[in-house]
Amino acid sequence: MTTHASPFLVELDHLTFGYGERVILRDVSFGVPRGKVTALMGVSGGGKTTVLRLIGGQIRAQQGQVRFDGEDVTTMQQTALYAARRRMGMLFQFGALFTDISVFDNVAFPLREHTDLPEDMVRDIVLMKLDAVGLRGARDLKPSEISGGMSRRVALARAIALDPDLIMYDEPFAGLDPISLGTAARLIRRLNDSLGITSVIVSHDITETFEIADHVVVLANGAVAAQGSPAELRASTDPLIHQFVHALSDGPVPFHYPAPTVAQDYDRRPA
Ligand SMILES: Nc1ncnc2c1ncn2[C@@H]1O[C@H](COP(=O)(O)OP(=O)(O)OP(=O)(O)O)[C@@H](O)[C@H]1O
Repeated sequence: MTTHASPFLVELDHLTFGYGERVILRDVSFGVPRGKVTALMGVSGGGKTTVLRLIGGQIRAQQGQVRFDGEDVTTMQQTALYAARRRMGMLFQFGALFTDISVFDNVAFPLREHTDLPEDMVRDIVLMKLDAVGLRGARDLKPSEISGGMSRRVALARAIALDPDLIMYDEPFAGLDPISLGTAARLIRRLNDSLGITSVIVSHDITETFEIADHVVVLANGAVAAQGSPAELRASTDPLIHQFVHALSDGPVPFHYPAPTVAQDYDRRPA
């Protein structure tokens, strides 16, 4: 692995991206510190998932750079991009498992697909990864025989099968009950630290996310509205950040879609 002086594993550098004419991110710059958990937050449609797809090289920025371990993903050729992607684990909200094969075979899948490791070594790795998510004992079950929270953990074991340097989670807590949610959050933190990886989480769940994140980046209106530790953001006096962190329904981001005043709408009787 190349070593770079940068303390950031991922760096967005003056990045501008739009879907067609519609600009989603405008001149955005921030770094994802190595070995830490970084949360990407902000209002719906703010471009968080888009950032993950730019880091993974699924889409390319019109301007600026996205550097992964010092290399610009934006200009990578196919081979380099695939090599970079193998160092990234991605876990999407409903990280679908293959339903007709066992939990074990689901986790073994990337190892069999991308390496030439002998089967006994595949077995050791799969059991180790399943153990890390607490599901070694569930290896012979089919996805239909386990709960939604457990499926999420199997998908996580699969995402770490190839020992990535970076793992990206898109809405890892969506649809989980409070207990599973707490378990998932602590698991993300524990895996980050025990495997020495770097994690990026896209989440709307402020309480759980602030509990496990080292660094938070808030995106709004196509730009970085604020970034810092959870404590720094909680103490922010910026009205938008205050509204966001304290989950207030009204503030700079209005609850109401622009409309005439109520008086104007209801009091239109002729005098
Ligand atoms: N493939 C696409 N083509 C065109 N527009 C898209 C595409 N994907 C996303 N968008 C638009 O880009 C904007 C940003 O989307 P993105 O999914 O990155 O937001 P987000 O912050 O992750 O939102 P959420 O929190 O609701 O998941 C949205 O307005 C969305 O409608």
